[in-house]
Amino acid sequence: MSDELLTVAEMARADALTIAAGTPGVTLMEAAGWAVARIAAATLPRARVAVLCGPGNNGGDGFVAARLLARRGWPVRVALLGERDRLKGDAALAAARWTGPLVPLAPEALDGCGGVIDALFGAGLSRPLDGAAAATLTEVARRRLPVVAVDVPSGVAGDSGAVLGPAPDCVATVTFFRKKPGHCLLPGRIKCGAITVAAIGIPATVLDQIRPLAAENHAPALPAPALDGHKFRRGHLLVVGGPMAGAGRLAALAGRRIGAGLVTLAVPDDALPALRGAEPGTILARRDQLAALLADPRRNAVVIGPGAGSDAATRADLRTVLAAGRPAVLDADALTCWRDDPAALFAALSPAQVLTPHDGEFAALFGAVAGSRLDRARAAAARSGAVVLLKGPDTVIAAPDGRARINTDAPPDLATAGSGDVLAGLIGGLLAQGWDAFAAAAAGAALHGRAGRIAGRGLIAEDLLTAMQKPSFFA
Ligand SMILES: NC(=O)C1=CN([C@@H]2O[C@H](COP(=O)(O)OP(=O)(O)OC[C@H]3O[C@@H](n4cnc5c(N)ncnc54)[C@H](O)[C@@H]3O)[C@@H](O)[C@H]2O)[C@@H](O)CC1
Ligand SMILES: [K+]
Repeated sequence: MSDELLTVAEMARADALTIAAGTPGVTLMEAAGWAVARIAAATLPRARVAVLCGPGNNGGDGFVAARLLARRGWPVRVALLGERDRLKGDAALAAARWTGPLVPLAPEALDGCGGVIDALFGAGLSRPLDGAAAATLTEVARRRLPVVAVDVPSGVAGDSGAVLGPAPDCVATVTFFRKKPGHCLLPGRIKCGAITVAAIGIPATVLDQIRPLAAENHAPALPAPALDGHKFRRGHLLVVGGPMAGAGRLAALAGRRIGAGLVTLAVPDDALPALRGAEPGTILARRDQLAALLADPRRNAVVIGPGAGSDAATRADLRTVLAAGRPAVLDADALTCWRDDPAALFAALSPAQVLTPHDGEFAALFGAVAGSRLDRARAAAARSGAVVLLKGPDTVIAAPDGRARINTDAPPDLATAGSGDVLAGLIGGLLAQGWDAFAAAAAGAALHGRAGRIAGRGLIAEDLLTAMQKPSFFA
């Protein structure tokens, strides 16, 4: 299954296109409920299950799952928010087929139950939880009952991952056809537990009409170097570092490990002596020679910023890099040095550049941008005209044309000094090998996460470089 993410509106369109092509909505609902029942039977303890049903189609899926579980011999109680005779459409049909116990939604509905199916709200969540829904889910948490969610944990917004009330901490979530951004963005992702994507009979061809712009990020297969390869054909990355020379060193090493044929590290004159002999395979140069270094067209990609100094010199050097027309990664100081005049930076950027801010650097450049991390990264990419990689536990990579990737596999151990320098070097090394900026940024984020997984607990940035030598890194 491919990894496109559908917004709530796009998912509604996928449903509608499938129904218009002849599959009744209730058939989709039966398939959805069947998938939920299967996961619930495999996940929940063999005890009475409370199926909490809401007033829409999410509740309809719950009624189907309740019927199928009961048919398998499970004791099941349905607790409904609202009146049964006010249900409409497919949900009304599903409810009509339920002949077992039905009680009003309330905390007491959980009495005697060992597990919960949460079918209160899915894609139709329109406001924060309150009343009986909030009270019952609060009691679910107090009793520490295991929960399987239908589509999303109720209270998690499908498009943003925002949590609007006491959404349950689920052991499993069963969603349909494709994940939604809220399954990948925090804090929603944490609420979901293990996510299953059930097919339910929506054909993948509907995606040709929907053309989703967002996807979950996965590392691409890295092609093995060509047998007749030559270091001059594998790109030459120029890392523009500064007084904090260690940051530039890490970026340079990451660029080399990911396969750039050559890497030059340019630092101020007085930082050079400390670097001599440190990494003999990195070419060292004086940063005040930047224009001359860029006059060599073989230096085909640049990382600028790690340890560079947030000052006028970095601004001037960045202008030199951009004027030379090189794809570049702008990290750390190369971003913050524009905090007084971000418009001047944006005017000089193109989609061949990658900005890699963390939240603080992002705020310094773009101010307070409303919406989810996905919305914010996209807005920043559109505004700056460059690829934006907004770093965090749910890193988002966005292109100015609206394409976006959400990275879901970054161990928290990556939040450590120097880790961002390695990421910048990874992306720069891919740029040097001719990768397009959006693809390089997305691949860099995924590979950075993979290196973190391989390095394991207690990792420091240097360990990421070692992890990049393991066969599993290039798997
Ligand atoms: N044919 C389809 O469209 C399919 C839909 N499916 C299910 O349908 C769900 C979406 O169904 P709906 O669009 O009916 O939406 P929901 O079932 O998520 O919720 C909509 C209802 O909840 C109410 N509501 C929203 N937020 C509330 C709140 N905070 N407090 C109280 N009431 C609130 C709304 O007024 C509306 O009555 C999906 O999540 C999925 O589970 C699946 O059955 C697959 C097929
Ligand atoms: K739900």
